[in-house]
Parts: sequence; structure tokens; C-alpha cells
Amino acid sequence: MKYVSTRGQAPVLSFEEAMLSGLARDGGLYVPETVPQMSQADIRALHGLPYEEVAFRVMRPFVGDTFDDATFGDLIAKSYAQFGHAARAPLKQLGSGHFLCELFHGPTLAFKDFAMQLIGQLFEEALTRSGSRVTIVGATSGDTGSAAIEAFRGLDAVDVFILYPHGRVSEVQRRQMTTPVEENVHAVAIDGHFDDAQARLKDMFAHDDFRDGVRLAAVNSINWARVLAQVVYYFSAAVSLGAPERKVSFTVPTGNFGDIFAGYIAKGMGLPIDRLVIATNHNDILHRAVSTGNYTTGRVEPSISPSMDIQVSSNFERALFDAYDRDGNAVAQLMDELKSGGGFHVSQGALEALRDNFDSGRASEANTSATIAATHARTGELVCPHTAVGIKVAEEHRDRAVPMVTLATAHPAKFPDAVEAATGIRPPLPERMSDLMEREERITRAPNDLAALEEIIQERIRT
Ligand SMILES: Cc1ncc(COP(=O)(O)O)c(C=O)c1O
Ligand SMILES: N[C@@H](CCOP(=O)(O)O)C(=O)O
Repeated sequence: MKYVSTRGQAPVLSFEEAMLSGLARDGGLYVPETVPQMSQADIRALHGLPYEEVAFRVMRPFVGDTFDDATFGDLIAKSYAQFGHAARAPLKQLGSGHFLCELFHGPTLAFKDFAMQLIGQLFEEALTRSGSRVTIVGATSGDTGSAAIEAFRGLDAVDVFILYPHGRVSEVQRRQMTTPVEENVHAVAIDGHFDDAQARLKDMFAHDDFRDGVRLAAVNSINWARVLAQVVYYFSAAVSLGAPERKVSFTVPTGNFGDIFAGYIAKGMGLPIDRLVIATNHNDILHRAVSTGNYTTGRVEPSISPSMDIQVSSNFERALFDAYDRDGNAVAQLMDELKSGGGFHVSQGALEALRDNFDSGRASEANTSATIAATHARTGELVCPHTAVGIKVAEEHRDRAVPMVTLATAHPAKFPDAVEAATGIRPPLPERMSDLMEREERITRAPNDLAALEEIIQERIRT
């Protein structure tokens, strides 16, 4: 299995190389050269299997010879052993034909744990084997950072720096990043918003001396391995609802487009997904792009679903690559326009290709609060604000003949203020985290400045 860059100018890599390098040398994102197929019989055979076995069968063809079967199976088993639900990604019925897929039973209470726990294991195995080390730098609007710190804390071969926007993550998210005591993890609060953090991360990858000097690695969804691990729960959910005999649709609360792109890959592998619905908050660049063809960035406005306060949505580049018939030059040109002019227009042909797979909708702040309240009143469930954005958009896009699954991307206790404001109920943290608010925090403050951030990292990495 080989991986190619969406901008067509970087070396073609193996799974291990793509995983350890993150962003391609030409600024693009790695995607598989071809998407492996699962037949109807392969999909039918997933019925009733434990999540770990589904994960093995879905991901195995993408990994090539990087890991042998026994090792890969063991790493998957270790990755999900800490999850608080036997089904790992259980389905819960919300109403007739509408289901939630609960992705928040991992150690940091958000869907990011599905991929991060796995790539923590994969990195450790690959680095131990080669005797090398890496410096991971991540950008977060809250959940990726906490999941990465949890997955990599205490590892000898890895130093981790997480850039998060100062004052723009929830207190629970911040404390999950700032209270771990291990010396190899660092939470860095930068002035600015998530897009600034992600832009500085990409600048570091474009700065070859720094990139090579610190052996820079990425754990954001620019890393293909992150997307791959997220493909699995589309299969487990669809099979539980009758695939391959029955089609299923998914609505995905979306920011950086990684999670929904994983659904697109599942569909490309043969899973009978009817519609993939992009659900955004008022930072709605993706909804505007799919409905009008204009991908134009605006100001990132804070919201009660802060993890989706994103305007420059990295993985959209992967979808564009396919929509432009895998023409890396065309994608590179669009990304140049984005950098120089803040946006681009998607060609008619590419827009039609995108619309073949994706629908989209948006939820205002009032919609989100009202959905948290209505869902609680109707079902007794407390949902996080990101999930509420998904539920609201899903209800608008449902074809009653096809089951709809909304991805429940975080636990409501990560965003207690928004949930309490909507329902009057403050969701408690699970017992194992009950002292989170008393633990001591360790925060580095930094300007939104490449040189300053690189200096902090260079001073702190262990050699
Ligand atoms: C809770 C939550 N929901 C949804 C999203 C959106 O996911 P993605 O960035 O993969 O689109 C994120 C992070 O981005 C998140 O943390
Ligand atoms: N919502 C994310 C933003 C980064 O997304 P990623 O999937 O590219 O890591 C977060 O919580 O940090």
C-alpha cells in the first residue's frame, strides 16, 4: 500500500513513512494511492464481531507490511482496552430511524481517542523498532490536544507540544491538557484561534531545517493514520443497522473535516452509505463551500461548540483531490489561492463530485442550545453541543426510508456550561476524573509567532 500527496510533488511513501511524517513535503496531505475494497460478503462477515476485530479487518489492507498481523492485532487490542463501554462505539436510538453513535467512551471523553489511542501504540512500536525518536507538535481546539497528551504521555521516544488557542477551549479540555505531570508533554496556550495554531504547525512542517532537526511528527488528522482509525466506527455502526443489505446515512459534526472524510473512505471501500451530511456551527465555511462552491474564510467566531470553531478545514483538501480527479497541480493552485487571497471557487465539475457524496447544514447558537434542551426533554439524553449541531442538521436532512446515524463526538461533561444553560443540569465528570478541577496546571503562554514557538520547542525537547 502506497501513499501519495494531494499536491502531487512529494515522495510516495509507505504507511509507516506516511504515519511518522504527517504532512507531505509539498505541503499536501497523504492519501492511499488506491482505496482497498470490501465485498458484500466481507462486510456481512463483520456482523457480531467485537469492535477490535472489525478494526483489524477494516484497517489491515491500509497498513501494508508495516506491522505483521499478530502485532497489529495486539496493538489494536491495547488501544481500546481502556474504553468505558464494551461495544466501544455503541449505538443509541434517539427516535424513529435516528441513532446516535457514542464516540465518547475513551479516556478523554471524545471521538479523538479512537484514533489517538491507536496511533500512540503504532508510534511506540515503530519507534522502538527503529530506535529513533520524534517531536510531535499538534494544534487543537480542545479535543485533539487532550487525546494526544493522554496517548503519548510518559513515552521515552516522543516529546509532545500541543498548541491551543488561549481562552477558547472549555475548562475541562484545558485541564485535561495542562494537568498531566509527565515531562514529555507540554500544553502551549497561544494568542489567537485554532486556525492560527494549525497555520503555525504547517509553517513548522514547511521549515525544513526545523522539521528535520527535531524530527517533527503530526497527530492531527493531517496524519493519514488518524483518519484511518476513524473509518472503523462507520463500519461497526452501519453493520449493526443492517449493512450491507441496508443503506445507512451519517451526519457528522464537522470542523477539520477528518471525521467525515473517514466516512467517505468507508463508502469508497464499499460500505453502503447513502448520504454523508456535514454539520457545522456558525463557523460554516464547509456548509457554504458545498452549497455555493465558494470556499472563503471569514473570522473564526467563538461558539458553544468550540472544538468546531475552525475556518481552514485541513482535510477538505483530501476531498478536493478526489473531486478534481486526483490532479495535484489543481489542488496546489487552490491552496495557493487560499493562502494568498483567503479563499477559492470550486469548479462546477468538482462541486458536483462533492455533492454526489456530501450534503451540508449549519446550526446557529440558538439552534444548538434548543437542540440540547429538546433532546433532553424528548429522550432524557444529555448531549454535548457538537453532537447537538449534528442532531439538528440530521433532522433536516433525513430521508425517512434510510436510518440516520449522528456521530456523538464528545461527552456532555466536557462542555458542562453549555449543557447546563440549555437544560439546567450540569453533567458530572466520570468518577476517574472527579478531581480534575483540583489538579495543578502547567501552562506555557506563547505568542502566535513561528520563531517563538520553535524556540520553545527546541529548548524543551529531550535528546
Ligand atoms: C467534539 C468534536 N466534535 C466534532 C469535531 C469535528 O471533527 P473534525 O475536525 O474531524 O471535522 C471536533 C474536532 O474537530 C470535536 O472535537
Ligand atoms: N476539533 C479538533 C481540531 C483539530 O482537528 P484534527 O482532527 O485535525 O486533529 C480538536 O479538538 O482539536
